[in-house]
Amino acid sequence: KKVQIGVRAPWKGIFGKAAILKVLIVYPWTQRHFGTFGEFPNDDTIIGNAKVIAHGKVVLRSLDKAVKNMDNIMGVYTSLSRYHCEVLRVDPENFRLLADCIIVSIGSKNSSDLTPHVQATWHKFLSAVVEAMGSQYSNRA
Ligand code: HEM
Repeated sequence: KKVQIGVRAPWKGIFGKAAILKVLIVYPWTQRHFGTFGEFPNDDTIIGNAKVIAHGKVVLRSLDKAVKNMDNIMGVYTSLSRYHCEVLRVDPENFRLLADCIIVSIGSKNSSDLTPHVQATWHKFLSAVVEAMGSQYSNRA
């Protein structure tokens, strides 16, 4: 059976927000990358940070490009991989953590939506995105 993945527009904000908040709260060492967004003395300051939430949406919107270019996911993320590596200096392991948080967020909206088959499809797709996001790290001089 074919599984079609994608996230409807209103859910992009909701899943994006949920996923980025999970990453920053469950894996607090990721907060250091968002230092320019404000101080995070406690979880409420993360949850209330509009820039953090906006970034969650940016990530999910970026996944659209990958869905529309399934045969060239590497190409879609070449420059973003370089940007996260050379400018942002984000550890590529964090891409996998974010991918997991996206899946958890989808499953917590309605657990019956996330059948093993659907989860497997999301996992396969996001693994390709994670790999592409990490692709430029090994090319660092
Ligand atoms: C699937 C994984 C990810 C994707 C597709 C993604 C995508 C993006 C995109 C599209 C931008 C905006 C780039 C621009 O303005 O031109 C961005 C910025 C950024 N990303 Fe990611 N990202 C991912 C994971 C992460 C992770 C795990 C972190 C940190 C733990 C992170 C930290 C940042 C930061 C700090 C910025 C700059 C935000 C700003 O200054 O506005 N990203 N990302």
